[in-house]
Amino acid sequence: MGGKMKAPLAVTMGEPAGIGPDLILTLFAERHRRNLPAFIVFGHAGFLAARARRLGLDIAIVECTPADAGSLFADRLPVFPIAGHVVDRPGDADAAAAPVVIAAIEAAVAATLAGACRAVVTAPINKAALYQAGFRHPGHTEFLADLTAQGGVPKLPVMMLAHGDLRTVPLTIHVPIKDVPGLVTGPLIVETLAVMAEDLRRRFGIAAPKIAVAGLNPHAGEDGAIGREDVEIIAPALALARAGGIDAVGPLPADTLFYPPHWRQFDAVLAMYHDQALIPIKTVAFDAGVNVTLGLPIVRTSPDHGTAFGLAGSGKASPSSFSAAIEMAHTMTMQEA
Ligand SMILES: NC(=O)C1=CN([C@@H]2O[C@H](COP(=O)(O)OP(=O)(O)OC[C@H]3O[C@@H](n4cnc5c(N)ncnc54)[C@H](O)[C@@H]3O)[C@@H](O)[C@H]2O)C=CC1
Ligand SMILES: NCC(=O)COP(=O)(O)O
Repeated sequence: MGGKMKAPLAVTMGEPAGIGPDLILTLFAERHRRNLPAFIVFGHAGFLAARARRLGLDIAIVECTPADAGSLFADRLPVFPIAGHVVDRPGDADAAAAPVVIAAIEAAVAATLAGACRAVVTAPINKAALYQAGFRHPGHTEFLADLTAQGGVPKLPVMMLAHGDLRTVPLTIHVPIKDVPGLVTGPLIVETLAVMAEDLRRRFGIAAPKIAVAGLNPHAGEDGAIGREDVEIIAPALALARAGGIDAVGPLPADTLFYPPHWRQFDAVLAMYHDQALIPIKTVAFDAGVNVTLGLPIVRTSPDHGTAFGLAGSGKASPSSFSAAIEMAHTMTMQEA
């Protein structure tokens, strides 16, 4: 393994009132059985120790830098300490912890950009609590694009949900459904397809990615009879993308696209809005789906679920999706090495 491949993965603590910390601690406890690569948690060490005690997990925590994490990981949970006010109150979000949650993401990204860590794996955040602390991004996806902007200009961040060969991308992400038709534009479709094609090649080892594009309206607009966007915006954008060498097919009716014999013909699906892309993955693989951000200079993955306040501190949350996110970050960095 080269120098960078020996670096640990950077795992962010996420919302302290949610299940993210529980799953990080559980996965550390199960790291040998699951054969997980070394990781370092960016977060509040005292809080993580308190949550481990609550869960009945006997975990020794060591504060350290990424450089020492790899050798310590065999015996202790490496934590890059982020100072601040964080209390162990499962299910009860406290806006006072938001600066620590945000600083943990910033520090993990900085360490990864500097090559001290290999990739970032984020635990879920509670966006409402962060907004009270001045966070101005819809989610990690857009925040990470800003943090990694080179020359001050962020690239287009693209959210992808993945499970096995099923990969779906929402063209529009966290926006009200009433705004979606106005945001479905030719330039956004062409740029999103370009980011998808490049990352599928570079980070997933798919030499010639074939991408299905869903229509916006029922039956992809039925030749314009049920909405004009499919014929007037999506179809011309796909023609442009194909002229640029991208193998994009569509617009295809979204309701039948996720019938397995259909989606299996493609390496990924570009959907027009959040639920069109996320429902298929969460329906077939809620327990194992992974959220990946494409278009960044670094690899970032996360579990496909949220903070699940009702399960925090109970030990009942499934660590499978978080484990899959760690494994996928590892595989993606090996792929591009
Ligand atoms: N990457 C991120 O930071 C994400 C953050 N969120 C945030 O999470 C919060 C809650 O969102 P919801 O829509 O309620 O989704 P959720 O994923 O937190 O919960 C949905 C349902 O799934 C269950 N669930 C979730 N994870 C589970 C696990 N690991 N094991 C067993 N059951 C599990 C929950 O108990 C609940 O019944 C919101 O504030 C949202 O913004 C949501 C998705 C991703
Ligand atoms: N619904 C997916 C989600 O909320 C994840 O968003 P992000 O924090 O990864 O941008």
